[in-house]
Amino acid sequence: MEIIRTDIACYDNQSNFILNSVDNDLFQRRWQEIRQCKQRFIYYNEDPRNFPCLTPVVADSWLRSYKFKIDPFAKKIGHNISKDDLEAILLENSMLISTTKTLIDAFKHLLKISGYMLCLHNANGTILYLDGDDNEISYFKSINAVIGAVWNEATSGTIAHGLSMILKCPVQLIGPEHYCITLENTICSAAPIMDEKGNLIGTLTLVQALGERPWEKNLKNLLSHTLGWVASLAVAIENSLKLEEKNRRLLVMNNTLETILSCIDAGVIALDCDNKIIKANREAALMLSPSGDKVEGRYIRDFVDDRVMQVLTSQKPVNYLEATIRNCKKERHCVFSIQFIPGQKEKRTEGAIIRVNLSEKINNLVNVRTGAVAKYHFDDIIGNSACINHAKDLARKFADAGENILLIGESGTGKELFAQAIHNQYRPEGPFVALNCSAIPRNLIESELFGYEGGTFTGAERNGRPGKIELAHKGTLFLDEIGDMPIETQATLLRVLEDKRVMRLGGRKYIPVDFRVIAATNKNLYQMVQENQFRLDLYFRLAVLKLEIPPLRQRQEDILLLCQHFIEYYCKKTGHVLPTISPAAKKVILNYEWPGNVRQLENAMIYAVNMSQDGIIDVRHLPNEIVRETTQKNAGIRSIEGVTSMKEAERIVIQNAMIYTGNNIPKAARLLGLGKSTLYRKLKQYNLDKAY
Ligand SMILES: Nc1ncnc2c1ncn2[C@@H]1O[C@H](COP(=O)(O)OP(=O)(O)OP(=O)(O)O)[C@@H](O)[C@H]1O
Repeated sequence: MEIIRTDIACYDNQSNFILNSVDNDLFQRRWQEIRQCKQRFIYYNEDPRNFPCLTPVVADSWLRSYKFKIDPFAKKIGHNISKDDLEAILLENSMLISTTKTLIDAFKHLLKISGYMLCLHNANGTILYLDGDDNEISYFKSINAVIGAVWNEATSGTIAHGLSMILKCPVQLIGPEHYCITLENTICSAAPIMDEKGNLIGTLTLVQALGERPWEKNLKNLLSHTLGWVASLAVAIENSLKLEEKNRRLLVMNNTLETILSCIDAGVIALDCDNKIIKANREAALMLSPSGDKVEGRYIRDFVDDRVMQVLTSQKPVNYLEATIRNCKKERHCVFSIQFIPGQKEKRTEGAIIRVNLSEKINNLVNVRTGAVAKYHFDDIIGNSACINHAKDLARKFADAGENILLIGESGTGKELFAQAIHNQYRPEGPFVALNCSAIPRNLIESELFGYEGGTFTGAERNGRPGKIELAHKGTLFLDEIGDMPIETQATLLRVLEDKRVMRLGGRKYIPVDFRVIAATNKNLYQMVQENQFRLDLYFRLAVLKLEIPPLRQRQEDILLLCQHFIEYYCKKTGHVLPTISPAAKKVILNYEWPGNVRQLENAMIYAVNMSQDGIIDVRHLPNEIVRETTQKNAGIRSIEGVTSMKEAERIVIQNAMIYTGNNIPKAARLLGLGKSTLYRKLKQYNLDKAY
């Protein structure tokens, strides 16, 4: 461990300093010896390292001071900084200054009466604060010891706090050890102030001017106590600053935690080991007390049901627990996650953290994630025919009525499109949950619809699952192909519709639900009722408002509109060049029956865009079944009504062959039993070569 010593006192760099016993004679002799050495150094340039009375650290410092061109006879010491710089420095060191002031305040009066002055410098030696004996202060003021003056080895030569800054340990200098003659009658004790990482942030100096014959004073007092005192004061400042910093960090951490809690979209409740609420974030506070009453300090059992209390008693964490929260207004279904705060002693916990979400909110999230949102509006229903306009008008009226609706129409006519448009007019904010009764095995329909409690049947999810009815809360449940709903499920559905509450399979509690049913069918439900395949009571509940969607073949004027719409939509989506439909292709499209309705038309257009050439959709680019059927239909009709001569018959046969083969001349020729050149000739003869 490095020890820095003068002949009078020595200290190690851990601030433990050892004081040699001194007597006045010895001290006087040293004082004078050092003064003489100083003169030999200044006037005769002698190397101070050879002076036995001088400690090496002081000798080295004198040499550096000389190099810095410090004038040993200067009346004013250090240099001054601008007002702006001083303001910035004071602001930067405001914590250091206020901490020092607070600590010094306690024995300020002692400083005053004992002729001491205390000086606080920043890490660069700039004076930040001065206090103590008035005479001392005014003397030092005269030699430029003022707030804002920069005093360090480079500006003021050898000085106690300058050395302390360099050596990072307490230093005491007696009069002539200072480089400048103006400081020859002072004793200065300085100690460094370090931050947590061991970086120098300032120094504290205790100064006493001793007059002409300093050794006549009570040296023992002077030397033995001042350095120790200033060193402990510096340590006290360090500790105060560390505490202050810790408090600041705690505050920041607390604020950060508060902010994090407020950002969490779920309720978060912290409990102590007695299950008393210590903290609830805004979301949780709203759930527990919508009236805004304080919940901190209250017991959680006042708000939650037995299931939550059982987990808290068992002290076994759970990630998913469905239970209820009750407040003065109502009981609400929630999903909980409960974790425990480990305690100091074994098996003990310090408390628990509860995360809670309203089931309703989670369901909404599920709906968004699973696509249970309605995207179509009435404006998206393409068609200008009288019958589709009538259906739209009726649907708009029904939408606002809020009653259950039964949509009747062939497959692909747009029943779901209508259901979504109705939902978006009535409850755009709510979920749109669809269930196709013919698409799931009959034995699974019930659990899909009503949900189930955890462990209800083997293979079921441990935590249970909400059914489509629960998920449709505050929205619409679209039951497609309702005719395929098993008769026993119909009875349960009817009860739910009447009671407006649902119980999960294997459950014991009813969950209130508010939803509208839009059912759809392509069957004759009423006939099914007669045949005992559908419940009459359910039929009447569902068919409060009935809406028939006409098949595409009954709205010819919509066909080309829809074609154009699907072609444009598909081309935009895929980047295809927008093709036009040839007149012949249009004819085929319009002649077709479209048994698959709009869905089939949409698919046909996608096929055609992909097959099209040179920006044209021709007959040969349409799906085969459409062309074939149209041809057969045409052939059939024309063969009875249109044939007036053999030539005409031949023309029709050739025309049909061309349509049937998608204008493939070799194929058509084969089909007709003609040679290719003969077919070419006849196509020309009947003017059919331009048609296709
Ligand atoms: N008028 C319309 N305008 C635009 N697109 C339509 C129209 N009618 C139907 N479609 C489209 O046709 C396809 C089939 O529609 P939808 O699923 O609504 O028919 P559906 O009658 O419910 O059929 P299914 O009975 O087979 O379930 C969908 O892609 C839909 O977007």
